[in-house]
Amino acid sequence: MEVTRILGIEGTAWAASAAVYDDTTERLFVESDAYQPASGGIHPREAAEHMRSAIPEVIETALDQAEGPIDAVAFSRGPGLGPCLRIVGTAARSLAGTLDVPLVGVNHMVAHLEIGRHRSGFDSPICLNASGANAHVLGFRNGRYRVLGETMDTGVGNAIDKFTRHVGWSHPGGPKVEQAAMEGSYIDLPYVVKGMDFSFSGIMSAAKDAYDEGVPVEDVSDALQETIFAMLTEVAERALSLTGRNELVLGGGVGQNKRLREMLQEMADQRGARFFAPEPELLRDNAGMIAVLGATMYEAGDTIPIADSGIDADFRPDQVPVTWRSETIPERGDRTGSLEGAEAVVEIAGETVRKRRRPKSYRHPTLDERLRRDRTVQEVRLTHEARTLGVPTPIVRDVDLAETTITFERVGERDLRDALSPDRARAVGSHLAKIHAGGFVHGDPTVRNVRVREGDPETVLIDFGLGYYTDDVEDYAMDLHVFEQSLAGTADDPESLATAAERGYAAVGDSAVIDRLREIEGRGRYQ
Ligand SMILES: C[C@@H](O)[C@H](NC(=O)OP(=O)(O)OC[C@H]1O[C@@H](n2cnc3c(N)ncnc32)[C@H](O)[C@@H]1O)C(=O)O
Ligand SMILES: [Fe+2]
Repeated sequence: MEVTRILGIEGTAWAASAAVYDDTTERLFVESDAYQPASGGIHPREAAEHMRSAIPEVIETALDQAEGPIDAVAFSRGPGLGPCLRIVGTAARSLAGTLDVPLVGVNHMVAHLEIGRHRSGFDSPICLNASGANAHVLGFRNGRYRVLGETMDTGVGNAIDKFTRHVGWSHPGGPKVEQAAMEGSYIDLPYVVKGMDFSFSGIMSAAKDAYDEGVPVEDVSDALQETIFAMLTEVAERALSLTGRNELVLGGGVGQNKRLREMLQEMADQRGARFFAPEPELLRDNAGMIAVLGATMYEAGDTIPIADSGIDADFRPDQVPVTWRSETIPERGDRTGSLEGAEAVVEIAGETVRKRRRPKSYRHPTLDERLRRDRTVQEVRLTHEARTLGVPTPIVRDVDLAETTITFERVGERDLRDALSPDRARAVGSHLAKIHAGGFVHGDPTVRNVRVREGDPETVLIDFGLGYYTDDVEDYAMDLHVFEQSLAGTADDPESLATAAERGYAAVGDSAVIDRLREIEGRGRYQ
């Protein structure tokens, strides 16, 4: 049997690491040397100095362990710190030249997720990457890892590390927060999930303020974990629900946190999904994941000529053509699935519909109650307010806040998904323009969240639970974008329907929103 033995090199930020993976025996040897800043966070130039001195040594140790010749050299091309990436890139190129073997350029984020897929044997999992400089949820579709949701500001580890720098703890802060949280009790901090995306900036400044005001650091640590990890778990659950998948893997350094793994496991158990997290050595930055993915890519013929092997500090996972996976996942269309499974249970009884937000046991009970209550209140308020703005919505018959249950008038005979037409798409465009003019967004206006009925007006918007007040053009454009994405996932001629929706929008709304929509579409993740 043919043996493939790959040398992997990692050095995007703090870990100078080299590994040898033998894919016949599945033996993996990893040697790492961590950079520890003397004070503060990671200094790019200091980190690069560390790479310069440590990379040759870890490579040598790894090569000493290789039982036989190396077939290819794989290295992290990005994302990461430019000065570090350049040193590792140079080392990889010169080694490939010396050994006279091909070079494999690996995306560090894809490596963080593929190692979980490799170790679990899962076929097509959703992946939550929780690392220092990143935080996103990905799913494979049509030859790429698509970003289903991601942070709107900093990476999750960096957010936590910023807090620990503020309180004077040494880098990295994640493990210290985990330790301190064991002695703490929960306090409320801002929880920000917008659709599938999330943000950490508000929670970080609130955490620093709480500490400055004398809240014990243990309590702030506990609250940080409970809040941030609940956000990640919620988005992971939503991704499972939307794509109809039932496997989840975790990647990245923050994945070493036990509380995060516990929440994800509990969420997965409750929906009958499978969850896998690799061992800590393979979660944090390491060359093992580079070597393992490098071997897979090498076998798929995915090597790069030296001349094209430049580094890319902003290399996004969805830029990578996935050459090593051929299976086609049944097209379900993102964002067209119901959120019922993720957020609430809906029962139809005669002419009324009862929607109940059930407790999520993975969340701290105080946070869980707050979220279910706030969203119930918000849904009632925005459903009503949209109607006063002239947008058809169901009448709210009853609200039971203790049970976080809303009883609505039953509206429409069908989902828009099953009754698409340009006129109806146009009507939805104008509905969205009207609510935006009223200062809020729907938050999840998919073809499943529009009901179609006989009569005039024909289209009724439902499910405002993810809506929020905002005056940001970006948020308005995202609303329209979510609608168009859901058209793309369900219609045979999505372009003409999207054009109709935009005409409907432009007739009532602000043309700056349409301009921003074009800009959003031009950004990588949405292609
Ligand atoms: C681009 C690349 O350089 C970057 N890698 C990276 O950030 O290293 P990684 O090993 O994946 O994650 C490090 C982060 O992981 C956090 N961390 C480590 N142990 C932790 C724990 N027990 N709880 C919470 N966070 C933890 C650290 O505080 C640090 O912020 C990335 O993947 O984003
Ligand atoms: Fe990483």
